Amino acid sequence: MASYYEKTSAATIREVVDRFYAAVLDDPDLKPYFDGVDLARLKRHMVTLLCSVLGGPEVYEGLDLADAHQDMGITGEHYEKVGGLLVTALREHGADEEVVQHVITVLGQVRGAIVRQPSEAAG
Ligand code: HEM
Repeated sequence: MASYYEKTSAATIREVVDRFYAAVLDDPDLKPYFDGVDLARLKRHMVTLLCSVLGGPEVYEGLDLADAHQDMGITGEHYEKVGGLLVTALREHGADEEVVQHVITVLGQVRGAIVRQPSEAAG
């Protein structure tokens, strides 16, 4: 059976990630989070993360997701927005629906590492 990765291809994933961050930066609520961020590095890490999530050989070498997002105070609402933009970018690039569903599952799994409500920040 073809892996999710084989159904998608690394080239498509790079395009998806480009489109995804363009959409994120186009959103006035989300843009401020990315002020001063090295976008080339961010995109590179997102591409390798997505490739490995889909079963590709790429090794994710970025920070642990909880560490990468720990002081940002990301709300659930902003998380849903970013997740939605990623799913939209995948669909726009013709990703197989099975691939999209797998990404949605993983987004549910990593949510707890990324969302930090103000009330949780103290602990
Ligand atoms: C939806 C799931 C998300 C995934 C899978 C994800 C993934 C990543 C990855 C792989 C990095 C790079 C870490 C590194 O370079 O070591 C990163 C960094 C970052 N993420 Fe996320 N992220 C998600 C959601 C969000 C949300 C909701 C926000 C803000 C609204 C956000 C804001 C950022 C910012 C600002 C950085 C750059 C940190 C820096 O380089 O200083 N992320 N994310």
